[in-house]
Amino acid sequence: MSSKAGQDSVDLWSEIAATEEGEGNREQQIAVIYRRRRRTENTPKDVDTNHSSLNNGNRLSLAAPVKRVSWNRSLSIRGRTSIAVFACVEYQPQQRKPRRKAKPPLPRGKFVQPQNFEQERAYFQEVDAYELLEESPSPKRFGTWAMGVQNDDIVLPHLSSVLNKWLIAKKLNYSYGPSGSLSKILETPAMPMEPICGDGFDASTVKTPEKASPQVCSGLHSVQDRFNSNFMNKDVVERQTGSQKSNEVSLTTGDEGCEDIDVAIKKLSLTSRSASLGGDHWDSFSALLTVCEQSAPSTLLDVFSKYCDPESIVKIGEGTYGEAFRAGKTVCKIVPIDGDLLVNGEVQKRSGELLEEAILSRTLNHLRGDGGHVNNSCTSFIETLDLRVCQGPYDAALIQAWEDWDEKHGSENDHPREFPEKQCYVVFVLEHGGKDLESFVLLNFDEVRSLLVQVTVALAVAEAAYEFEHRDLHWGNILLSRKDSDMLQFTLEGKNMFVRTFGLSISIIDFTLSRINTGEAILFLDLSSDPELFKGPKGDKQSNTYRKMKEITEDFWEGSFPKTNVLWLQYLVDILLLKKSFKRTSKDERELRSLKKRMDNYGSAKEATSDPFFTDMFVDHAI
Ligand SMILES: Nc1ncnc2c1ncn2[C@@H]1O[C@H](COP(=O)(O)OP(=O)(O)OP(=O)(O)O)[C@@H](O)[C@H]1O
Repeated sequence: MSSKAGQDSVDLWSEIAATEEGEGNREQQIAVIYRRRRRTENTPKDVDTNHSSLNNGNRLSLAAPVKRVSWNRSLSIRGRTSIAVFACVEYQPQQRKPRRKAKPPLPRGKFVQPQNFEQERAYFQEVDAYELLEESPSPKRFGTWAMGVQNDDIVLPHLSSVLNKWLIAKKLNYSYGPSGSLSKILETPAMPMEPICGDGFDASTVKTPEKASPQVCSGLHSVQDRFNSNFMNKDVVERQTGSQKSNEVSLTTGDEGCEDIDVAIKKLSLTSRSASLGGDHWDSFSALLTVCEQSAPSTLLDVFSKYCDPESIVKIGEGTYGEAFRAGKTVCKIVPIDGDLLVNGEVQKRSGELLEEAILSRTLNHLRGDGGHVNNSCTSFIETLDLRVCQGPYDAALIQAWEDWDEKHGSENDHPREFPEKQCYVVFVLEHGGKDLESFVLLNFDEVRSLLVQVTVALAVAEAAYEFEHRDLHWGNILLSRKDSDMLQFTLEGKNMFVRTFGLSISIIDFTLSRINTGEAILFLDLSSDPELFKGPKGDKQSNTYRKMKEITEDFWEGSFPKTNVLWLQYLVDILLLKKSFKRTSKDERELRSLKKRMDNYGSAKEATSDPFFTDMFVDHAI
């Protein structure tokens, strides 16, 4: 889930005092914690009041007051926008109205203790009196993004499709350098790619607006580049002349007779028809299909059958937008898209938003270094194994798995039988990352150190590769599992680092709020459109972290502010001290508090990797 501020209101000091329990016992306890998080404090009337000013009453399902309707549900949802790396591309963020007013977060379960504020206050007096540091780059200066390419003639229509932006950026940047990552992402079996500039993306090839310098890359004229170039020429000319009349594929590719490319052009040419079709759903949906390497949606059953016997499907988690199911060794997260039906009281995500999430997830896959040597690599970001667009009802096996979960845990989500026949979804096929930090039982301080070093170095690697900022790294978005290996390798700016795992392995999930610079586009969520995010309860660590991010970024969410990663690391230290129980001494606690204080001085996760707290966690080479 993208945000679970409510969890912080659970008093887990009692948990800290509790005796260590075995995993099995703990699971029982977790089952209780995860029980239906129904609102008891807000009546339907509360909900009504909270939404009365929003003029979109039809968006709220008051008929289902037991469903999750909370402050934290609005956090991650709307307004994902991307910005092409080029100053000449007119940036038109989606306008959206805040749909919610700030509400107190929900506790995780009904069996929570009242919060012990005295203990928390004492703690915060000691460690939480820090001022936010100003980030050095002036965030309001768009100039820092400029590539030096100006072309005032090009004015984008309303585009939610990052693909369009990317294609325009690509066209304008045609001779400026490597464009491997998104080209690779868009590589489909129908569009075989010639290598453009070697493997993925690393620190030396990232084209940040400030850092970029013209580099001519040999082999640039790949099939896809030619195709994109032709497509863009046509598209831009059409828009400039107002002659956007083509309902037929009329591009000349120079590869007459190449059926594959024609097929691909047909798919992508849908984007140039969007204006005449009067909406951006059409183009972003077809772009999403392209990114998912499909020409038409599949069925859910088709996708699941690829990974397991449908009878073996088990639901393992749920979020506001996603239902997560275990399918064989993978986790399939189903996210309904583009429909009019409110799902769990929320407007469904649009394909344009999913398109960007898809690109972001696939970009992070490149950190895994599978394609060969890269300067920055790690395996700590959950691997997206596949992405599929689906259409149609939930299959009986999925319904059964959903109902089993509901019976055991009490789902807060709407029953999937409510979906209409033609409902569309995106299925994220993910590596199984384990249990989230909230429910995982950490045994001792070594495991805590390992968790911290892995998260810190992973963020540092992604910062270096893509100016990545997670921006929502709460304890629900860090998954943990136990593995046999003692060491884990990271490569940061070409330097191999081996960290001690103490048998623990982490995976970072949920990139909804994340910001990334793929080299061709900057993908981010414009949180300035979501003021509710910053109105969470005072003293709540997660809410405070959003507020601190806002101060750091000055609401310029496009900008690169790696300090936000440090803020989440500090949050993580707090959570470990306050909310997690593990075997520890007072010296261990002092060390954690000192780490948090020293982090005030770090401007990025990369800087934090040099903290003395981590020194013992690095070893010279793999054993
Ligand atoms: N790769 C994974 N491995 C194991 N469990 C997972 C994985 N992905 C998701 N889950 C489980 O499913 C839950 C919901 O996933 P996630 O938080 O990504 O959903 P979401 O719908 O994107 O959340 P929201 O929309 O509320 O931000 C997670 O809390 C986790 O328990």
